[in-house]
Amino acid sequence: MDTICIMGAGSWGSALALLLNNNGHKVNLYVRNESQANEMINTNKNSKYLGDIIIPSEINIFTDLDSATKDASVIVLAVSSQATRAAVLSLQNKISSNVILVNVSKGLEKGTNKRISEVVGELLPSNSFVVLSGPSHAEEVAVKMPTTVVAASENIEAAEYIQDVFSSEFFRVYTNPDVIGVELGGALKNIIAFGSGIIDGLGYGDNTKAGIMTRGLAEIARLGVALGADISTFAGLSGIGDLIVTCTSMHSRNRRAGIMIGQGKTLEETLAEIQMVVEGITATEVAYNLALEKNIDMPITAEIYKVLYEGKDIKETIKSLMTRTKKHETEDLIHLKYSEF
Ligand SMILES: NC(=O)C1=CN([C@@H]2O[C@H](COP(=O)(O)OP(=O)(O)OC[C@H]3O[C@@H](n4cnc5c(N)ncnc54)[C@H](O)[C@@H]3O)[C@@H](O)[C@H]2O)C=CC1
Ligand SMILES: O=C(CO)COP(=O)(O)O
Repeated sequence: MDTICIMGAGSWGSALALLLNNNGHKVNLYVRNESQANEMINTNKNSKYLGDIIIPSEINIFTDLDSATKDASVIVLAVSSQATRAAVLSLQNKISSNVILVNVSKGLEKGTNKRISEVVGELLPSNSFVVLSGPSHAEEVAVKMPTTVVAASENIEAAEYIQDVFSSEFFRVYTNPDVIGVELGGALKNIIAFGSGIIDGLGYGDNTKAGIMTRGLAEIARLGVALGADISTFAGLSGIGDLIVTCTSMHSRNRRAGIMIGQGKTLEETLAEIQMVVEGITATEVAYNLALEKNIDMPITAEIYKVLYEGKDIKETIKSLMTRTKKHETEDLIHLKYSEF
């Protein structure tokens, strides 16, 4: 039995607290918001994020980080990607170098264009880092629906340790050494899920959806390989797996945000309605910049960027994508195989 601290009691942090408690670990859930912590202690619910699901009393709720991290061998970073730097900074000089840090957010840092492993490595370079990612909506994990994910680390022993800690009969964890690929699959699929929602909001059909998912994966892989990922990772759980679930599920905040934009709502109205993190909005900006820097063609991301940040009309973006220069379908793959990436 391990003592595990989870930083962040949103949907995902809370669902993972249930999973890890069910696996027999001592779980310390660090909740930043006092009134949310009080609700969890007094009613055994986290209603904003997990509705009526019961949070067992064995899960320790803390608003004090010292108490939450005391004796923890694993710290799970379950805040949004933009909040991760601050969360990791608050751990500096507090934890030993033996503590394994597990990031479960799926995004890229705005401003620096960094992956979360880069942010964490900069601030806590002596701690082992594992990213846990894959098709895993909190709402389904919280009610024990069979779910498969991947734990990636440069330190394979740390990845296997985390595989043991999280695995259960309803949560199957694979390992993978490709941190870059797993992180980018999780972050970039949010852009395509947002686009897939736009397509639904506009009233287009299943053909259109399959098209954006397939060509979306092609551009995710293109940027991923240029940034050092192994292309085969994108055929796995953190690539196509998570792309499928977020592009098709009504649990997905990214897809739901896209639907609202497709139906004509403004970004402000959309975010006010969702009230939870929509990582794809920031990921679009970061990926757009990375693609420009690496000279990688990401047409879907570029069109979503124009909708979000330059006010381009959505219908015009579909037309732009459909009337691009004609291509050979596997041109990208040939390029990836024989290029100098
Ligand atoms: N909800 C889901 O089904 C899944 C979410 N994720 C990823 O996990 C990350 C978090 O997502 P959610 O839990 O859904 O977001 P959320 O919006 O439900 O909750 C994030 C929580 O983090 C808290 N927070 C922010 N900064 C903090 C800090 N410094 N210390 C402690 N708490 C802090 C916020 O108050 C909020 O309660 C995102 O990157 C998301 O993409 C990954 C897999 C599944
Ligand atoms: O990554 C997720 C499920 O695997 C959650 O996606 P959303 O952030 O779009 O809800």
